[in-house]
Order: sequence, then structure tokens, then C-alpha cells
Amino acid sequence: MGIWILNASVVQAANDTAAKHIFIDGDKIGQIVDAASGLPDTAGHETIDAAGKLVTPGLIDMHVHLREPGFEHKETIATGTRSAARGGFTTIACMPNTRPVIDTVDTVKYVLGKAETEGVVRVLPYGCITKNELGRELTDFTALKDAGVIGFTDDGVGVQSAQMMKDAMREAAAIGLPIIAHCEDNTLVEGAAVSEGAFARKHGLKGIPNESEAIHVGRDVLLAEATGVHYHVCHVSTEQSVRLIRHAKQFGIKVTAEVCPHHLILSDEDIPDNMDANWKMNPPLRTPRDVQAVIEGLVDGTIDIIVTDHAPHSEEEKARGMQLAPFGIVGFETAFPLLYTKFVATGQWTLQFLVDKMTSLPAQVFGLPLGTLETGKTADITIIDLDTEQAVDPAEFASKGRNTPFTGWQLKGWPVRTIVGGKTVWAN
Ligand SMILES: NC(=O)N[C@@H](CC(=O)O)C(=O)O
Ligand SMILES: [Zn+2]
Ligand SMILES: [Zn+2]
Repeated sequence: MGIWILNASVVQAANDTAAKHIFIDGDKIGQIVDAASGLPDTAGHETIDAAGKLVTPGLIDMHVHLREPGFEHKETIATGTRSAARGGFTTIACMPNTRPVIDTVDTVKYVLGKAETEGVVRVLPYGCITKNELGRELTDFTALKDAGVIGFTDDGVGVQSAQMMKDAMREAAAIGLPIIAHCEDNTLVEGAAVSEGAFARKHGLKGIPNESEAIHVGRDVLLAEATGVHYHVCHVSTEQSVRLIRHAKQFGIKVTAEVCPHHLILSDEDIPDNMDANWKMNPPLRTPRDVQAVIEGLVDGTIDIIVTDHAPHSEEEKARGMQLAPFGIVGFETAFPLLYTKFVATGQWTLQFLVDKMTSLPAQVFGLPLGTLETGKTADITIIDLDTEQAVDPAEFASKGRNTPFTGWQLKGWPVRTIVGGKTVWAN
């Protein structure tokens, strides 16, 4: 028995959506036929009525925090993958800043084992660049690769030493895996919680300057040029970083980059005066000029993909206030509706542009055999309702984290069914 998804709208080109019937045969896409030629023979198969709904390849998120092992009060692999499924994501790549960090074969195996038994979407782990993310000693890249990591990162902190980063790039290049960089020079940040900008000035707060990010980007593209590694920049948030990445790409340096929905939609001027720590994340919300620059960077291809940087924290941790609360906001369950409502429904982007940035492009950048709807490919599929408007309600999240600045936002573009390898893992 297979599954027929009937009368689905599939993005063809620009904003053209054509009605298709899609047959799922086991864990693969069996065939895709034009709905114009009538209903297929569905006898003996399950059917899903997708009339009026958008069907996309399963969304892919290459930057997420699942918190397990060690921070299960914030999130677990069980709750994090359910949250991802609810957001329409079928593949997610998890960051190693857990406790212990993912810097040994055993921890990689632990995460992969948990994902297998308790997770509902595909989980691809990253391994640490340095032991304990302390920046002092490289991990065993070859052993971590053999255990299943798809790249190396110390996300949560920047690698402070240029020599350490260069050594890491050389080793990663030698085994054909990317370096994924959280770009932050600690000496320029020291204790600041929000970006240098109107909000910090108004409240007399120390600000995080744009250079703290861009200095690492500039350093690292030079090191990437010298080592030939695939260098991927995490959560780009500044105009200066966009400029440096654009320049590096023009030079043929193997650099790719990602941006998060919040950096495309919010600036520091949107932070409420009550200092709600649900507006605190790293990198911080920058100036409106930076927001414009990351949008332009995404549109011209300087920034390749969109990721959520889903970073759950407990309510109690976020209640400590702007200065003391940890950095990070949840992202899975609002990402697509936010971007659809803000950029596609307003006519600024085509539907295809948004879908590509969350499916085929992340697959291309990281060499994953996923992210397209084609006969013979893995049946990772997301069905989305583009019409129903609904308010963001954190109480409904599958994530343990409720830390979002988007509470109450009226959005369209809500996923209604998520299929991983031919199996429905979430349906509304
Ligand atoms: N983005 C965040 O604000 N926080 C992340 C760390 C990170 O992505 O750098 C976290 O682990 O909480
Ligand atoms: Zn980071
Ligand atoms: Zn992160």
C-alpha cells in the first residue's frame, strides 16, 4: 500500500503553482502526475487530500539546538524533533554545545541513537572544532567523521585563535567536511547583551558592535582561501559580514552563509522597553540598516540559506532579565509562517525563492541527497496551508522552549502535515 497526495499545489517556477498528484511508494516518491489529467486509480492506497494546499520538499534546517545531552530542561531530542516536525522540517542539523559537548565518538553515537529511537525527523549532528569548545585543542576530526558528524563547529562561541582556526580548516579540508563558524571576537563583546544601536543608547546599555562578528568573517575567509576548506558562516547579522562574504565569493573562495528569520524581520528598534529577554539572542538584533543588508545578501545569493538557530531556554532562565538571561530564541514553529507572511504574501519574494532557501539550497550547500520533489527521491514532504491566518501561541509549541519575540503575531503559511521517509510524523 502506498499513499496518494491528491491535488497538491507544487511550486513550479516563480509564483506558479501547478496542481499535482504525488504517489509515495514506501520511503520514496513513486510518481508525480499532472492533476489536469484526472484522478489516478487510488484503489488499495491511502489518500491525502491536499487541494488548495502547498506541497514542498521537507524543510531543512542546518542550525538548531536540541540541548540533549545535558540540558533536558530546555529541550530533548524527542521534543525538539517534534517541534521541528510541527514547523514543517524533516531534516535538522544539531549543534554540539550540549553537556557534555559533542566532541567525542561516544557523544555522537549517543545523539544519533536517541534520534533514531526518540526522534521523529532526520537529525544530522555537528561535532566540535575544539575539545569542550574551549578553543585550546582540536578534536579528532577523522574519528568524529567516521562516527557520523557532517561538519565541525564550536557554535555558541567563536574560535578566538586564528592559528587554531587555520589548523581546523586544514584538517577539515583534508577529510572533505565543512567548518561552520559562529563568528564572534570576545574582546569586543564582553558582557554586552544587545547590539550597539538605538535600544542600547536609549537604555544606557553597553552594546555589541558589528565588528565583533565581521572581524571573524574577514579573518576566516582569508584562512579559507589559504586552506581551501568549505567555510560556512553561521547566523549572519551585519552589513559588514555580508560585504565580506560577497567579496570572498567574487574571489572564488569556498564560502557559504546562513541567516535566521529574526535577523531578516526584526531590528534592535523593535525590542520592547520592558527589556523582555525573549528578544535576546546571539548575534543580537542589529540596526534597520543591517536588516536591509542581510535581506539584500539573501536575495543576491551572498547568503545561501535560511536556518532557525532554534535555541530553546526555560521560562525561568529567560525571566532573569535582559542582562542575565541566556542568549537564544526558539525558531522551528514560526519560521515558515513568518517568512511567508512577511516576504512572500507581500510580494517581495516569490514562493519558489523562499522554498529553495529552506529546501534545495541547504541540501546543495551540505551535499545532502534531499530537498527536491522528484520521482525516485526520498519522500520527505511538507504540506502547508497558505490561507488560514492564525496568531503565534507559544503555549501550543511542541518545543519545551516558549522563548519567542513573535507571540501574538498574526501569520499565514502554517504547515499542516510533515512526512519523513513516507511516514506522517505530524499532522494538524
Ligand atoms: N543563538 C543563540 O542566541 N544561542 C545559542 C548559541 C548560538 O547559536 O551561538 C544557544 O545555544 O543558545
Ligand atoms: Zn552561534
Ligand atoms: Zn546556534
